Amino acid sequence: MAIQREQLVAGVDSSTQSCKVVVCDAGTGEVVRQGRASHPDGTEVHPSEWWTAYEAATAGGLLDGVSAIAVGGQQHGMVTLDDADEVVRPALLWNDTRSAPDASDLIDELGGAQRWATEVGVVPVASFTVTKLRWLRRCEPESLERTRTCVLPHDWLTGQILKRGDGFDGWTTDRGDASGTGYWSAGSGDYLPDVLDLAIGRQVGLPRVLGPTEAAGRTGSGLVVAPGTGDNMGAALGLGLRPGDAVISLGTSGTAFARHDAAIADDSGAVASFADATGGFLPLLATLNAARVLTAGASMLGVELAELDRLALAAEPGAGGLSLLPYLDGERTPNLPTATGTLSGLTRANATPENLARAVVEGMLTNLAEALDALRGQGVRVERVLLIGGAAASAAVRSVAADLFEAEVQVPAAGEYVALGAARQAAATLLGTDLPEWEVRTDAVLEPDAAASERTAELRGRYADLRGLLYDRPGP
Ligand SMILES: Nc1ncnc2c1ncn2[C@@H]1O[C@H](COP(=O)(O)OP(=O)(O)O)[C@@H](O)[C@H]1O
Ligand SMILES: O=C(CO)[C@@H](O)[C@H](O)COP(=O)(O)O
Repeated sequence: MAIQREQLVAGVDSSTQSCKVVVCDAGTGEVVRQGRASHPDGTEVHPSEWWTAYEAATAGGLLDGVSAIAVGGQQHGMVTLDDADEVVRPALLWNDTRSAPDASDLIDELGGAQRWATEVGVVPVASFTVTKLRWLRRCEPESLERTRTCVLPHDWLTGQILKRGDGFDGWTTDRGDASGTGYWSAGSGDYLPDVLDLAIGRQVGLPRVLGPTEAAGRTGSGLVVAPGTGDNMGAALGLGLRPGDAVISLGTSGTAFARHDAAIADDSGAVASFADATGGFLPLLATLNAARVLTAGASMLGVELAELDRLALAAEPGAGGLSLLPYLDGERTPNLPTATGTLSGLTRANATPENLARAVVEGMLTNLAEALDALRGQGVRVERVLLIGGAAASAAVRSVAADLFEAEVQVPAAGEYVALGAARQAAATLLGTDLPEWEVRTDAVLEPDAAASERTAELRGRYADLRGLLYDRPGP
């Protein structure tokens, strides 16, 4: 079906800190309207807060004339539903680390990390839904008793749009988000009932996994609701990711991911074998500490983010030997859920606001440089790095990234790429076509400084030594 003039589609990014909505021309991807609203802070949130933010972000007729919508959402969150499809308890989010002991138990009970990596594609850490279900059985058995169905944040919001539009026909999800549960395998394309049985001793209702452009339903008013996906899979759609591209996303989470042509099996647990939203694969590594390390650094210095940028750029690379290991919220990769941040190498000579600002930026990005190396170590080709997420707007981040990643870094024009990817999926679902070709403009191209390789090696080595000293581990 040809795209009619100015058919409008909408994409949602219901992420950790906020809900962002874009309304786009289905043919060109031009953003004609957009809205946003904040989510409460914290590592567990009642899903009703996501609906409240969605309604605020779409207020004032934002969705008027929209023919199709899709939801990109923060991955892994455990949304538990009772017999009446009501929420049993607030959702534990991807960044909640209370299920870290449960992750360790599940690794042992299945027979070790290698079995998880090959049979499931992920090695449990606190972020994954399966560990949160085990936590529920261990800590709130009465809540688990009441749980008939478990869905993910994007599934729940998709279902609310349909329910409130008289179009709901059962819970749905997609391959991308399903692959982050720990009980659906990107390699086999199936749910793993034995893993669920291991985790909680029984089955629970799970959403139907839709194809890449298989509609979740249509509301009574005719709005087509596309399958949606996890936020990182949505970003890959929004960027039009090609083989050889890697993405570094600096939002609440820091993620490094790339399109790949096969499932991977990393028994170190660093790289998760996720599926993407097109039928392919999206190996991904995530950190708990990204944009908010900069916010914390600015707070320590008593300055705004713009001043943190200026200070960091005024310091010499290497911050005079000052290092900040950025595990401020614990850390997921490396799997150090109880870790804290560490400032190291402090001397009277380097104790300046500029060096502290620089160490905040270098420390945060060094963790992501490790992530890129871990992707490369899994055979993923990295020829170009696309830098997105809120903190990609930072001039200091841009200045440090290319040298530290040792690759060309392209910064796409400022945009909500998760929501754009969802809108692109909505367009394809509406029209029954392949994904439309939408232009992604580039804001900056940053080349690594060949003269910086020695300095980069020193910095990476310094951080590896500090991590090894504190946590007896050389890499992620
Ligand atoms: N210019 C900037 N410099 C540094 N950090 C920034 C800048 N602009 C926004 N941020 C940070 O980006 C984060 C929001 O990014 P976003 O990708 O929307 O997060 P999420 O998708 O996880 O909700 C916030 O923590 C904010 O402080
Ligand atoms: O856990 C992961 C990926 O495995 C995170 O990327 C979450 O999906 C949250 O994303 P943001 O809110 O940071 O966009």
